[in-house]
Amino acid sequence: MERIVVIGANHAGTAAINTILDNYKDKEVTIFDSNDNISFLGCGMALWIGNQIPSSEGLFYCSREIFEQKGAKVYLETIVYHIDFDKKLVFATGKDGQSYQTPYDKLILATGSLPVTPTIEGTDLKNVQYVKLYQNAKEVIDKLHENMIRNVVVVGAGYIGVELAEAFNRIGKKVTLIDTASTCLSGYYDQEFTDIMSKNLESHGIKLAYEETVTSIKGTGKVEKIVTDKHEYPADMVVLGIGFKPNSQLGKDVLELFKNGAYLVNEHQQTSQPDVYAIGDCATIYDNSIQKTNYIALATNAVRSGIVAAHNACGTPLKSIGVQGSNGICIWDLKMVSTGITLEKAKKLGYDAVATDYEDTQKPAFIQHDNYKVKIRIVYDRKTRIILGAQMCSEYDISMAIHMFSLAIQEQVTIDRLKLTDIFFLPHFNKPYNYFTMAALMAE
Ligand SMILES: Cc1cc2nc3c(=O)[nH]c(=O)nc-3n(C[C@H](O)[C@H](O)[C@H](O)COP(=O)(O)OP(=O)(O)OC[C@H]3O[C@@H](n4cnc5c(N)ncnc54)[C@H](O)[C@@H]3O)c2cc1C
Ligand SMILES: NC(=O)c1ccc[n+]([C@@H]2O[C@H](COP(=O)([O-])OP(=O)(O)OC[C@H]3O[C@@H](n4cnc5c(N)ncnc54)[C@H](O)[C@@H]3O)[C@@H](O)[C@H]2O)c1
Repeated sequence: MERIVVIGANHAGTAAINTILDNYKDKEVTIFDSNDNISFLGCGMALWIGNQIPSSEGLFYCSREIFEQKGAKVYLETIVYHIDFDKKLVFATGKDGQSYQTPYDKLILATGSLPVTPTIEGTDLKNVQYVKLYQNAKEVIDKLHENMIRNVVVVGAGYIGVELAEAFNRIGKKVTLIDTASTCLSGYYDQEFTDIMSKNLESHGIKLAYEETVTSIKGTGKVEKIVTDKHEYPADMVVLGIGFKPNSQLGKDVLELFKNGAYLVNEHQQTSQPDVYAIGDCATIYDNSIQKTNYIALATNAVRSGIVAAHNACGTPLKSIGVQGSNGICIWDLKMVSTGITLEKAKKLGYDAVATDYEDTQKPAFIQHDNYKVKIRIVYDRKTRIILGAQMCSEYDISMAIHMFSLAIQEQVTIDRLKLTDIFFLPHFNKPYNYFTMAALMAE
C-alpha cells in the first residue's frame, strides 16, 4: 500500500487529506499536526471577538474523528521536527513524549505560515497578542473578559488589522490602528478605495495612525503604551497583524525556495523533490494577473492547492490553473472586493497600466429599496488591453461580481471583450447600462 504522510492539517492539509481519503481508498494516510485542533476558520476570529457570533463552535469544519473514520492515522499535538528526504522518513514527537519515525512514499507539506514578528523592544510583554490560531483568539477573548482593557492598539492595517479594529470597536474598546503605509489595505486596493475604508473606520471612532513605524512597546510586565516614530499611544492590549511568512523550516535546507522562503512548487504542487508536495501558505502559487510565481496567503488558495496535490500524489495528473488573489472584506456596512493587482502595484511592477473607473447605483433610480451606490475600477494593460485587476465597493452586496473579473484575469480577457459582454438586466437586480459595461466602454 502506498504511504502518504501529510504534515499540517489546517485548510491546505485538510483539503488534501479529504481528497485522498474520499477518492483513493488504497492509500495509507498518516497525518501529523502540532496543534490540538483541525480546520480553524481564522476568518471568523474577528466575528467572534466582536461578538457578532455567539461562540467559536461553528468555526471548525473537520476533526480528528472524521479523518479516523475514513481510515487515516492521525497524530495531533505531535510536532514534526525533522525529515530525512533521502531515506524518506518523517521524525515527530508527541506532547506525551512519544517518538515517531514514519516512512513515506509521497510527502505533503502543509505547514502553513507564521505571523511576522517585528524586531522591536516589548513584544514579550503581557497583552501583546498575535492572531493566527484558535488559541490566540481565545486568549484575546479571555483577557478581554478578565482584565480592564480599554485601549487596544492594532498594528498593521491589512486584512487582519482592519477586521480586528472593527471587532474591538464593536465591543466598546478605544482602538488605534497603526500602519507604516499611507493607508489601510494598501496591498489590495488603490487609494480611491482605501480612502473610503479609512473614512468608514474613522466615522466609527477608530484612530488611524498611518505612515507611522512602531519603535517600541513599553510597560512594566504588562503593555502600557506603544511608541512610534511620531507619537505614543496608551495601550492595554497590542495586537500584531503585520503579515504572514511561510513556515518552511522543515525543508528549507533541502528544497528549493522562493525569495520569501516559501517552498517553490510547480503546477502539480511538487517541490524540487518530485515525491514531496507543498501546499497552502508554506508554498508558492502561480499568479495569473502578473503571469508569474507569487506568494499569496489565503485559505482559498490553500484549499485548491491541497486538492491539486492530493490528486497528483495519488497518481492522477492535475494541473493548478493559478489564482488571481481574489479577496473581500466587509466592515460594518461597507463591502470591498478585489482581484488581480491594483493600478499602483501594476505601475510599480513596470506595466504600462491604466484604470477605468465608474460609479453608479446598483439599480435604476425608481427602485428605492435596497439600492446603493457602487464604485468600480478595472485595471488593464494599455498595450495588450489585458485586464490586470478589478476593485469594487458598495454597501450593496456586490461580492459575487468580482468572480467574473477573477475569471477574466485567469483567461487573459481584454478590456475590449468586456465592452459587449452579455449582462442581463432586471430592475430588481441592476441597471440596463450595467456599471461593468459602462466602465469597460469608458476605457481608453
Ligand atoms: C485572523 C485571520 C483571518 C483570516 N481570514 C481569511 C479570509 O477571510 N479568507 C481567506 O482566504 N484567508 C483568510 N486567512 C488566511 C488563512 O487562514 C490562511 O491562508 C490559511 O490558514 C492557510 O492554511 P494552511 O493550511 O496552508 O496553513 P495554516 O493555517 O498555517 O496551517 C498550518 C498547519 O500546520 C501545522 N504545522 C506547522 N508546522 C508543523 C510541524 N512542524 N509539525 C506538525 N504540524 C505542523 C500547524 O499546527 C497548522 O495546523 C485568515 C487568517 C487569519 C489569521
Ligand atoms: N478577508 C480576507 O480575505 C482575509 C482576512 C484576514 C487575513 N487574510 C490573509 O491573511 C494574511 C495575513 O493578513 P495580515 O493582515 O497579517 O497581512 P496583510 O498583508 O493583509 O497586511 C499587513 C499590513 O501590515 C502592514 N505592516 C507591515 N509591517 C509593518 C510594521 N512593521 N508596522 C506597521 N505595519 C506594518 C502592511 O503595510 C500591511 O498593511 C494575508 O495574506 C491576508 O490576505 C485575508
